[in-house]
Amino acid sequence: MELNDPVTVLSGVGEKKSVTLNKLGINTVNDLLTYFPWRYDDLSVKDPQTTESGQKVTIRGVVATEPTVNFFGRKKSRLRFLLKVDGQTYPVTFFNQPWLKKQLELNHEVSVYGTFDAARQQINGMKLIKQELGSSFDSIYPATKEVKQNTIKKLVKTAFDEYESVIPEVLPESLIQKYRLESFHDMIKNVHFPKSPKDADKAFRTAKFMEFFFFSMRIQQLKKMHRQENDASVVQYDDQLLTKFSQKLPFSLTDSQQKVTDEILKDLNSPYPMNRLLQGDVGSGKTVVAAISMFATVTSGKQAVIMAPTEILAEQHAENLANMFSDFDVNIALLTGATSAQARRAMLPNIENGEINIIVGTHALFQDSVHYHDLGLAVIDEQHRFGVNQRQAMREKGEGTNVLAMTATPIPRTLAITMYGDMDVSIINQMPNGRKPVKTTWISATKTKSALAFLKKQLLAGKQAYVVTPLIEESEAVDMKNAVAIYERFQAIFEPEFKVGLLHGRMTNDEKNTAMTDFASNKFSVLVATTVIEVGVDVKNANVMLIFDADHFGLSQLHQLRGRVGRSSEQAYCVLIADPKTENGRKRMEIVAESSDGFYLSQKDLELRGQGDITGKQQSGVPDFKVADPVEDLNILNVANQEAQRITSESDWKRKPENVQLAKYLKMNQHIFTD
Ligand SMILES: Nc1ncnc2c1ncn2[C@@H]1O[C@H](COP(=O)(O)OP(=O)(O)OP(=O)(O)O)[C@@H](O)[C@H]1O
Repeated sequence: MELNDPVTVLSGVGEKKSVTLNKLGINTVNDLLTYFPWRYDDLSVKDPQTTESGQKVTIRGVVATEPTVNFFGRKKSRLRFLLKVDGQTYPVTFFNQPWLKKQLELNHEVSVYGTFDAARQQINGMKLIKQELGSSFDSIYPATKEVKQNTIKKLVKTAFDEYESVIPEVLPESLIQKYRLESFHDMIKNVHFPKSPKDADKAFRTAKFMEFFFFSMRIQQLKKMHRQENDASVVQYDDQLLTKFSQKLPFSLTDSQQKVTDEILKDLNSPYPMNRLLQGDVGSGKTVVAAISMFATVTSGKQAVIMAPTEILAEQHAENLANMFSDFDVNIALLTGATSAQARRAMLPNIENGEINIIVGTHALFQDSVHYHDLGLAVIDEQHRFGVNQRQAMREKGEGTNVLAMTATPIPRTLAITMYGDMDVSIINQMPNGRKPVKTTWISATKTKSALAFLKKQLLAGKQAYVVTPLIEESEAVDMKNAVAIYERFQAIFEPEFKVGLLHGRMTNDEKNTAMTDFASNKFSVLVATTVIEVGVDVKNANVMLIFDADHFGLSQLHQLRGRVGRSSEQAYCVLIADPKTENGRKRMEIVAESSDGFYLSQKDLELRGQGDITGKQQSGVPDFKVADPVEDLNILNVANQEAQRITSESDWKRKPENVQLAKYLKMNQHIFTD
């Protein structure tokens, strides 16, 4: 019996249920035990007289009248009765839980959990608690349609009861003492079954420490591993060919581009494998730096790959690179999930025998069946979309492969040090000459007409425009409808004078590609799209970006979207259409309208992203943690990081008795760092 037993060992978890649990990231008993509640309902009994209005409380009393149920509308109902507490009666209402009537008996005691309305002296019931609970907190977990709250609750309890005795002490005793942390066992117990909010808080402090600490340990281990390797795939590039390539570019590099290129070339030529992060704001010209690095690799007889987060981006890279290398002897292949079996079969041997020099693709690049001849360089575009482990997987495809990770989402320095602590960092801090910042305005939906008039003026001047609609619903079908509705509206307004195209996630790859290339070659003037265009798309003639429901996007994401225009010396415009309902939402719109500084925006994005603001979080460039928050809990992060550095600085740390369990646990849980 071990914590990494699969969840299927628990009674009640069959194949089917395990699949739904896997989707929540729960594969093992350990995953389940570290699946944390996101809030607690206080079920300890309170006196209504001392309860503040609107507070959620448990009130205990006697059922004083026979409960009645009224049905109204479709499937809606209202159940009512009077609850007598210390001689006073309070009306109780439960909506849409008619079955509770059977559980209520006249003159019997019950506890009602709900919101207390002090003005009306009544209770809006949420839960009925029949047994005497005393002081207790009910853990509420993130649940889905497939895995219900009660299922998770029950499974956590079963897992804890059965595995309680084998929960090891994972943290070294010295750390537990120094930071007054709880044992792993107590942390798990108090997080799931706290006796008081204080207990839960304390447990969460330990949980956060552990989460950051494990992450930092992993980073430090990787860093150490890389440093120990001096068997890099040394790229002895051909200087003359490189100069020739640079001369053929339609522009000269900015000083900043030149500087990072030099840093990269130096790394490529050294006996230590490169492990470098290239940061640069949208449109700062990272792609060309990657191209030069890949070309350098090819001139030394080795191969280079570039991995993009989406197929459409991979295709665009393939096309761009093919153009750039058209005068040189370079074979490029595109390998994504959409590559046909036949094309794959034809391509794989040529990748293996080195016939193909540059392979552009998605995750498909590091599948088991793909063997490289001599992989000198792996470029990972939009690094924040990939996890630490994917970076590692790509590296392991070759021997001593050099890794260049690129990101347009700058993260604040304090965070970067920890998050990308295993990498060297190069920054492009200069835009190509003659670029003007995109003029951004924020308007209410009621002013859409004036935005359309402005758009028309630009179209008349021969320009092109993007129109973006967000993913408002979870379901792609609904989002597509949203985009299609706007597409039809724009067709009605602008066609036949200006043609309108459509691009959304539900289209086949070929359709997406055609839409993109047609737009790039100016076959139509307006492209209505969902966020598939978010990263990397490069059409210089497009100078207007119109974003509907802009408040549904995170700041960094809006900045990325806006970065699709203003990619030449022409003035570009971004119009945000939004009517945010919160102060925070309004502030975000103002900030994007005012600033075009990616670093500033990513800092603000982290500060302002609200609970449940998933888009903001995904875009912020910071890996997802389960309980810890790299911004709010930055102090814990720093301490955990220092400790991880200290521990791993000793070469035999794994053999020290106090670290044995830690090393074992880290090995067992490597998977949690893949996102
Ligand atoms: N030094 C330069 N002078 C002029 N134009 C340049 C320069 N470098 C790059 N460009 C052009 O600027 C545009 C943006 O460059 P690129 O696509 O490399 O940016 P990026 O940093 O990868 O942006 P993103 O993060 O949006 O993908 C491209 O059209 C590219 O050809």
